[in-house]
Amino acid sequence: MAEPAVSAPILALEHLSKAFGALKVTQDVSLDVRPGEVHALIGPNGAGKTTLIAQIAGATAPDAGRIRFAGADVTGLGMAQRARLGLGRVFQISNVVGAFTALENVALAAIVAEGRTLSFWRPALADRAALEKARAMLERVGLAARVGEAASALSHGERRALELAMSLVQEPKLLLLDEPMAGTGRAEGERLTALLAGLKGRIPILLVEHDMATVFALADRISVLISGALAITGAPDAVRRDPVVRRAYLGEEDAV
Ligand SMILES: Nc1ncnc2c1ncn2[C@@H]1O[C@H](COP(=O)(O)OP(=O)(O)OP(=O)(O)O)[C@@H](O)[C@H]1O
Repeated sequence: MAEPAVSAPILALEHLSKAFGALKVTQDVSLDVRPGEVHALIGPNGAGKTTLIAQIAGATAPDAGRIRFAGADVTGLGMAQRARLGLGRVFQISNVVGAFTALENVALAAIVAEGRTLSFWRPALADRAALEKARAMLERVGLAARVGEAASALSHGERRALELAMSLVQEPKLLLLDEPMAGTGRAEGERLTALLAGLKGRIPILLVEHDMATVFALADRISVLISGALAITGAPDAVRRDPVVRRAYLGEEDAV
């Protein structure tokens, strides 16, 4: 198979469709995520964002269409296989072990990413290379002072940063961020937004988020789903001005 061109999208959805009975929740959706971009997926409640993300992650099979990731057709692959190819999903699937320290959690994520099995966890916690890698990653997400803290003792925002570190240490080719701001307070949310802004350009991100301030602060492009269909993909300004989008958010215009 030929190597994909450098500028090829890291993720491409091609004519994806999915129905639950008579309800068409994904209607012929085609979009892509380019290397280095933050691509936000927004839409009113019930628009089908969660179902679309589930299809990308491999948790739900589409009825029709294809999903290409990092040059490969992954439509028929399961979640674990997609994760191994470098699809990193954060925030709705949490693997944090509360009793382990932040450092141990990230070290374990690094070890698992190397394909070692769970039965090696204990001895692996003495794995200096993994611990060093984990420490560096925790510093990068602003948790340097909390490395020895049990994960269960971290604040909600710190835990989000920990989950991000656990995903990043696996060196994914794409991050799927599923409502990172959900449940965070204002100060925590601002810290998390700054943290994500720091990743911009280094790793492509597909961001599903209700908080429009975050979306407009981070996104290079925005795709808007309405009733399962893609209304528009474009630069934030074009999306903000789009009359169809404004109508869909009627009553919430100030938010867009
Ligand atoms: N397993 C299922 N069986 C039947 N209907 C479903 C199922 N999952 C989701 N739906 C329906 O599909 C539609 C889209 O739901 P989905 O959760 O994908 O939307 P969403 O854009 O993520 O919404 P929200 O912003 O509220 O999280 C909704 O009408 C929902 O009720």
